[in-house]
Parts: sequence; C-alpha cells; structure tokens
Amino acid sequence: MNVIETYALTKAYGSVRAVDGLDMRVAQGDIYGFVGKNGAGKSTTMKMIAGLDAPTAGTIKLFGAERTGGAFSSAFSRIGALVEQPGLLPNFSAYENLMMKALSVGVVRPREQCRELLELVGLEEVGPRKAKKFSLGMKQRLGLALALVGSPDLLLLDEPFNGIDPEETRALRGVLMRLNHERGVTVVISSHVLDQLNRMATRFGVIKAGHMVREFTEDELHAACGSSVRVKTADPARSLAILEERLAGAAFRVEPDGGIVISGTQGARNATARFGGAAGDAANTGAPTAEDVSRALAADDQTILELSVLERDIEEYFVELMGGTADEAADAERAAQGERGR
Ligand SMILES: Nc1ncnc2c1ncn2[C@@H]1O[C@H](COP(=O)(O)OP(=O)(O)OP(=O)(O)O)[C@@H](O)[C@H]1O
Repeated sequence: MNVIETYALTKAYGSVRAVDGLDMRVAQGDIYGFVGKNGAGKSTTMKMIAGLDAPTAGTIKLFGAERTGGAFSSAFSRIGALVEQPGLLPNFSAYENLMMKALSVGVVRPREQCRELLELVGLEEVGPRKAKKFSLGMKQRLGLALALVGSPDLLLLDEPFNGIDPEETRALRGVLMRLNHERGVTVVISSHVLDQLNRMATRFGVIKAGHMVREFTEDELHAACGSSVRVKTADPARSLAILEERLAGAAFRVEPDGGIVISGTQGARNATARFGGAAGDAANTGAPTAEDVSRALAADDQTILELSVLERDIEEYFVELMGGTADEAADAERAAQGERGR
C-alpha cells in the first residue's frame, strides 16, 4: 500500500512555483530518501504532506484517503513531522517537552510513552537540563522524539542531519533504522546531502525545480550505477534484437548515436520503445561482461565498431538527476560539513 501519493501537487508563492506538478509515491515500510538541490521544493512538499501548508493545486492521498486543498484529514494524526525547527520549549526539560505534547494530543499512558521515547533517542540521562542548553544533535533527537509522540505510522523529516556532528548523525540514523525495522514506521527524509541517505534509504525520489525527476528503489539505483557495457555496431537495431534475445535478464538503452548500453533494469523501456522490440521485464541480474556482449554479437556476424565498459558513481548519478554539477555537490557537502563542525 502507498502511504503517500501526490498527483500534480503544486504550491505557488506569488510568481514562484516552489512545487510544480509533483507526483510522488511512498510505500508502506519505505525509508524514502527525498533528494534535491537547495530550493528544489523539498521543504514545501513536506509541509504540504504534513498539513502545515495548503497546496495551490493538485491532490495528496495519505494512507489511501484523498484530500484536496487545505481540508483537514484525520490521517494527520498518523503523521509525525520534523520540518524546519523542532519547535522545542527552550525553558523546559526533554521530559517536560514530551509530556506537554503527549497531554495535548491525548496520548494514553503519557508518562510511559515519554520515558520510552527518551530512551529510544538516547536522552534518558539528561534529567532536568533545559532544552536550550542542549547541543544541536540533542535538539534534533528531542525533535524526533516529539514527532514520535502518539506513535505515528509515518515520519516526515526535513534535513534532519543538518548541523549535527558525525557521532550524532550516526546515533540519529540508528534510531531511524530501528523505528523502521522494529516498528514498521515509514520514514521520509529530505536531504541535499546524499551520503546519509545512501546508507539507509530503500527508495529514492529526486526533485528538481519543484517536479519529480525520478523515483527508484535501492536495487534500481545499484543497477543504474553498476558497471555496464556500451557497444556500437554497424546495425544497432539488429544488434539490439540479438542482445535482447541472448542476454535475457539484462536491460538495454539506446543512445542517440546508436550506441547500446547494456546494464540492469534501467532504460529497458527506452530501448523497447525505440525499436518496437520486446525487452520484457528485465530483472536485475547484474550487467553482462564485455566478453558476453561481443560473443553474442559475433555469433550473428555483427560488426562491432566500439566496445567499452562504463562505471558510474552513485553521487554523479544523483547530481545528474538533480541537474547540478559535481563541483556544486562538493560545495554543498563542504557547507554541510562546516555546519556540522560548528
Ligand atoms: N514562504 C515562501 N515564500 C516565498 N517563496 C518561498 C517560500 N517558501 C519557499 N519558497 C521558495 O520556494 C522554492 C522552494 O523552497 P523549499 O524550501 O521548498 O526548497 P528546498 O528544496 O527545501 O530547499 P532547502 O534545501 O534549501 O531547504 C525556493 O525558491 C524558495 O525560495
């Protein structure tokens, strides 16, 4: 079941379309990495899904129930959100912060839940210390605990790793993975820093200028980024037909110059559409080797003009989809590390 579905979701601030016709699908049990450059529209999307902002147009379905415009939906009670600032009461302790929220949302046995949440996020020892004295990482973890009050089924986290050091980052990642594995909580995490998402996300959505560029699973990511073989022959259409027949299970993409790229599942449909062939549902069984490709073509006397093995870096792949350059990605990573060091 999909926990989140958006259809042509749009948010305009005056002439700025922060989110522009976004289609998004998050399935139950996903850890969904929502990736995009600064200003791509991640926060605005998260706010609309959390019910903190109303869409200008489009539809949001939560847990299968539709809502349009800004209408309230009971689905919101199943969502925990850490979007923008954690919203802590600075002069209260961690426990008091949690208790206020637990009482305001009517949690049954609030004391037990608050103690359990403090333990889950590793803040059980902080005692009466006021939240304003906490480190950034501790504030993030308390923000996460607040989002978890009421035991939500869906957690929305906007840039949760921003500004926290590597140790805190690891601790936070561990908590999120436990929530997902042990309690089946679906987690959506937005970030422009790939490193953290890469280590935990099971699905990804890449947003660029307010619209979804692509959604894919972890396996599809690795298939797209694994090594692949590129071959150019004198008769690309015939060569493609031969390769599809002899290398069943691989995926094929035809480039504008007629070069055929053989890899995992990515791009299989392009090849099929272009030559009207029948690539079928190619499962990712790993890319065939250059030898496999040349042997298959040689058996049919195809003339090979070029043959090469391509390696693709995961970060480069994301940067391509997000529409940036590797230098920009490196700058963003340095900026994030700077914030973490402060
Ligand atoms: N309240 C607002 N009023 C006007 N423009 C806004 C508002 N909120 C967001 N925007 C604009 O909408 C676009 C998308 O912003 P958003 O914060 O959703 O992006 P983002 O992907 O979360 O970026 P970041 O990682 O920097 O937070 C940006 O151009 C931003 O300047």
